[in-house]
Amino acid sequence: MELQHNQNGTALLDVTQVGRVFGGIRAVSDVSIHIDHGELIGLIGPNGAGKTTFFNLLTAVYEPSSGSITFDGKDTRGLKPYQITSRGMARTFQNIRLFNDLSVLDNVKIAYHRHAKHTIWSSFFRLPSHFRNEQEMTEKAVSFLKIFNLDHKKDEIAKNLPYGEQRRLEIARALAAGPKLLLLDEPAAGMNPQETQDLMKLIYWIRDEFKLSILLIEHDMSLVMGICERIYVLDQGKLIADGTPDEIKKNPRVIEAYLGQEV
Ligand SMILES: Nc1ncnc2c1ncn2[C@@H]1O[C@H](COP(=O)(O)OP(=O)(O)OP(=O)(O)O)[C@@H](O)[C@H]1O
Repeated sequence: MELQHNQNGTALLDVTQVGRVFGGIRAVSDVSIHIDHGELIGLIGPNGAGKTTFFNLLTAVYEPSSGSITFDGKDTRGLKPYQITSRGMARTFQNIRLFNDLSVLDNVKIAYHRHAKHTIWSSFFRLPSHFRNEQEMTEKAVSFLKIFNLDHKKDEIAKNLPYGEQRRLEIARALAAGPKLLLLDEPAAGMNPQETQDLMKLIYWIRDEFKLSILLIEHDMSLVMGICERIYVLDQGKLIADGTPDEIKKNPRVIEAYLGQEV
């Protein structure tokens, strides 16, 4: 696919020499990456390499100890996680985070809420505009659920879904927030090979259909190598390589970092 650049030709996400220290541990050290509009990028690395910490820096769960993060042309320093989401960055988590006791439908509607036009007054007095928007919101949420083949489960309680479906619901919810950049933290974790294959096709399709950029942390190399256009590799908090899947597979530093594991 042809990559789109934003108006001033800069990347959608520009991370410059970002670092994060916890006590004496440099979880992330001097990492610079960029993601253009429409790119599907992988972030890999052995356990403890700093991948999730990096996601937490991007989404303002943690403040960087050093460096800067520019998203959609603006510095993100000082923003809260919900402000990052409303600027167009949504994520999923390594350990699934759903509203467990809410229905599948409500889990998606919560994310979609920021697009809702109704005011607190129209909701309180149940004015016709409230119902129109509520109805629209439900229809939109169901359309997201359809993409993930979960619409027939819309009234089930989220925690009762099988694991693979909970993962898909989490992605549906992130997508419903209308992101420009979707961050997926190990989306295939705990899935069987068939589910992983299906997820792979789905992620690819989502990127094209919604014209998003996607950054994906994943240990399943067949998935990463199969769908990502470029891959960044972290090891002990440092960026040790970046390139196409073919370049990464052959990179001696990557092979060394994964010593004993198949890249
Ligand atoms: N809140 C924290 N306080 C202290 N140390 C932390 C914190 N978060 C992460 N770390 C440390 O930072 C390093 C990187 O951890 P991180 O979870 O980012 O790695 P990861 O690449 O996501 O690993 P995995 O693939 O196992 O999920 C680890 O040494 C971890 O113990």
